[in-house]
Amino acid sequence: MNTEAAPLASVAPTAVLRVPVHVAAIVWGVAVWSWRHTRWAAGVAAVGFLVRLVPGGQSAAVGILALGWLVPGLVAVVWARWWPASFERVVSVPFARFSWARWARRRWPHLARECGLSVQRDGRPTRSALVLRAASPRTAPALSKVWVHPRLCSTTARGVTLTLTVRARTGQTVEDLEKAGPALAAAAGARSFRFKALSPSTVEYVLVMADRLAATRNAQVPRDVLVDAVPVGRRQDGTPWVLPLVGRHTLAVGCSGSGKGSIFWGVCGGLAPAVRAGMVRLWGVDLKRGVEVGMGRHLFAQVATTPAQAVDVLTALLRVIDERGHRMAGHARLHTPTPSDPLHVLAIDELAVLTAYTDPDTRKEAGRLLAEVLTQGRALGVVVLACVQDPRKEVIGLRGLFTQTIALRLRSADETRMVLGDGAATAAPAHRISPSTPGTAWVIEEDGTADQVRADFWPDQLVREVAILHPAPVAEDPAPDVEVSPVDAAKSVVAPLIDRAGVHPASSTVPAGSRARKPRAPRKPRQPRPATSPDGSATGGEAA
Ligand SMILES: Nc1ncnc2c1ncn2[C@@H]1O[C@H](COP(=O)(O)OP(=O)(O)OP(=O)(O)O)[C@@H](O)[C@H]1O
Repeated sequence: MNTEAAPLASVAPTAVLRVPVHVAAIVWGVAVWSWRHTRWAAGVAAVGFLVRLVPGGQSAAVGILALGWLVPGLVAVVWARWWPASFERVVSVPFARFSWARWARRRWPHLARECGLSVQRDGRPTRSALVLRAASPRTAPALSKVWVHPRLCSTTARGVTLTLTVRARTGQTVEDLEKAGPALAAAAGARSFRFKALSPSTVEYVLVMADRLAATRNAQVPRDVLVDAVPVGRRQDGTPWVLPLVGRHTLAVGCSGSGKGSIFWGVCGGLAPAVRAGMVRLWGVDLKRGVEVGMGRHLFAQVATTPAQAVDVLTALLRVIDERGHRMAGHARLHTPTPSDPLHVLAIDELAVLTAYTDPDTRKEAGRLLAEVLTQGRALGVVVLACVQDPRKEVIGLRGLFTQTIALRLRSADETRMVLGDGAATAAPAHRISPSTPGTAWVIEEDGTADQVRADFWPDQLVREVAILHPAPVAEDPAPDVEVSPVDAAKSVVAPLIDRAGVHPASSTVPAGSRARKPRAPRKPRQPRPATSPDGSATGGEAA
């Protein structure tokens, strides 16, 4: 008795319990699978039943039922439960794509009618109806009505999107088709949609059928030297979201906690290899006491943490613009960044402190300088990234001077209109972004389509690591004396990172923040060397 009890006792009770739980889950999963594929299951059962009626067909019927019903169900349930990612990639998403496209093709007349895209017109009269009408116009039955729909030219399912290309019916405009977008997306059960006019009569509805932005994704340490554009996250169809920088001024607007930090570090961190290579020079204006920029201080050539220092930074940038303007006049119309002549990127966190909440003199001066940088810097290789919470005109009077805008979570449809323009509240509803998905934003593409994106998250540790790995080189043309924020606290945290990465600032480029060197101590006069006697004992110098 005891010999049998020993092995049982050594098995953990939870492991014993888990087996029936798994069996129950598989049985339940097969039942649900059969319910979802009723037609398939009923068809296999019917075939099995017919084969069973044939003399001697009993074992064949069991085989049909097992192979056609239970085995596919079991495989699907076990695969989906234990290897969900590969099941989604290989089975569920391709199958879903096929069914989305088939659904749209089959249901188009019904969809178009219910979404207000179709009209009812008199049908073409038959010959008998014409004869009856001619004989007695009063008693002849009314002409039958027919529905006229816009034409569904093609349906394409790719990734998690279903694209419907639609041609307007006679009498319909692109605007009429655009209005039906939200109803169409709702009918398809889409998470969101994009609308694109291909011509005055043909449009594309891109229905995003699954949410690829729900999960948080951490940013990676950037490796490539990128200057023109940096990847900052992903789009709703799962493709990378790449933010163009050269020749653009970017405004990121979102209420508190909407994830502006991810945009800020997405740009500054993404440019880090280019900073180290000298192709980009970062200027930081952090008017929230330097808390944000302090994390990655080494990346920045210069940092301002008060409005007065910000004015100095803007003045220095205007000097760069003046000097470049003179140099480029008659030679080039767009600046090309090089290590000796880098792209200057001014990153401002909480622009409102500078433009609305500081003393009137500084505000006026800062507004004037910033307006000059925004209007003249673009082509001369000086671009601005500004983050702000409040998009009202009295806070950012210079809104119109930014060439691209990112709308993170906003507080109202009015704010969405202020940031993205009229009509954006429907196509790009930034005020409906959930507070549980910080970093999510709406952007308007160059072709006018609205797209939802989510920035990758930059944990503090990653920001520090990237700043240490890619410090800004010491500038040969020192910027004006702007007081730098303290970096000692950050240094103590990042010291282990330097060792781990095997990159020490002293061995490569020196971080801008550690430029101030201690004055050297004066040399002491050399003492005469004591003479040494052949037996090794010191003697007086004179004796030698
Ligand atoms: N891309 C992201 N993915 C997931 N979580 C994020 C992302 N970005 C930010 N968060 C989370 O949201 C919180 C707020 O983010 P963040 O500080 O960037 O907001 P903010 O817009 O700068 O707010 P404030 O203006 O008040 O400083 C962060 O602490 C972080 O936990």
